[in-house]
Amino acid sequence: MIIQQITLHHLNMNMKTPFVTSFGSVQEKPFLLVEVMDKEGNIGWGETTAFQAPWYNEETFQTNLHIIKDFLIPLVLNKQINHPDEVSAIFSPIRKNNMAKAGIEGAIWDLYAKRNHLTLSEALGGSVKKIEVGVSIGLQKSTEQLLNVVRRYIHEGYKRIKVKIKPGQDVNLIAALREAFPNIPLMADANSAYTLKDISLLKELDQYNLLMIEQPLDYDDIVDHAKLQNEIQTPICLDESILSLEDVKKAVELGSAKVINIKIGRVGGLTEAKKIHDYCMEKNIPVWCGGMLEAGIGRAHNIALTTLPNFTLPGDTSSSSRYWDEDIISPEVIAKDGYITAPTGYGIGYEPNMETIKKFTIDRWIFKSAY
Ligand SMILES: O=C(O)CCC(=O)c1ccccc1C(=O)O
Ligand SMILES: [Mg+2]
Repeated sequence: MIIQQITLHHLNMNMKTPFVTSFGSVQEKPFLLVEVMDKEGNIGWGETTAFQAPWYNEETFQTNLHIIKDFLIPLVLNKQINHPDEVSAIFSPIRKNNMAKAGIEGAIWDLYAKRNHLTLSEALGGSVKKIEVGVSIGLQKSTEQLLNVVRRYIHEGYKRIKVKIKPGQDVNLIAALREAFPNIPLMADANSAYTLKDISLLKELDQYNLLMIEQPLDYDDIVDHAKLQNEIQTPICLDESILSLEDVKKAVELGSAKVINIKIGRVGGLTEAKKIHDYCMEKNIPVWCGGMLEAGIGRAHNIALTTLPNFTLPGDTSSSSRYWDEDIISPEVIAKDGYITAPTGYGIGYEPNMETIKKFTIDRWIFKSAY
């Protein structure tokens, strides 16, 4: 395929309620939709996942825009690409900026699947028809409110509850949750809020039978996580620290984690995500698909990835309606009794809703091949 035109849509969407973590709060989500078109007029869609501010990692909406416009688009426009796996090699002269890369690469995967009359799931080698999903719950104003929110999501059937923790809102929260819900699949995400000095506090969590604790220590650390994993029973899951298959290999070798959270944006795209999946499967390390408060296009990519066989733990991808009054795809993503049925249409399998996209669009840039 030859990519003839790329359109970047800058959208800004307001979340129903702010999502609060140990690093900050997200209420407005700016992001780019990447629309790639081949010479025959087929179209593929991708979505970038960086936030307004570099809290989660170093990327932001603006760096995504800059890197995509000034470096990545010139590398793919009018290039012959036979398979989306080639894109990461084409992008290799550009260091990191994984979320920018994943935005374009995802659109090329969707285009490739559509051209070949495959679902994105099939193009990736997935076969699961119904994926199990959980929900990620931000920090709340009070423990009582947290219990109410958790109760609601359990009632909706979500298969796993993840709650955010930070110093001062950790053991007390988990103890209250366990008391109220002794048997639910429960986990905690610290988003790097602790250090090895907190070992005794983190050990206290062992008594609550958590599925795992996600990214307790520094966002770029794997060494201290290995030390911590030696001291605690609760399995450690790495999120922020994993940017590539190489990172996973090192973390596994060191014993830094027993579970890996795969986020397509954080690892630079679906090709790298699949490589990590395959390696973990070989090593008997379960993986799950992490969320970045995505709108519909990003959700669709997450769903397709999750149909691979080693996604044995429920991920973060919940119903569109959890975050958005109106999503940008038709139909919206719906989790029913904790399952999302993978769509059967070609590519991402959901139709971008151009009217809704227009409504949330702030700016738009079109790049055309000169040939
Ligand atoms: O529902 C989702 O999309 C997952 C939300 C989530 O946990 C999260 C949201 C924003 C930034 C980081 C994280 C995380 O997984 O660490
Ligand atoms: Mg996380």
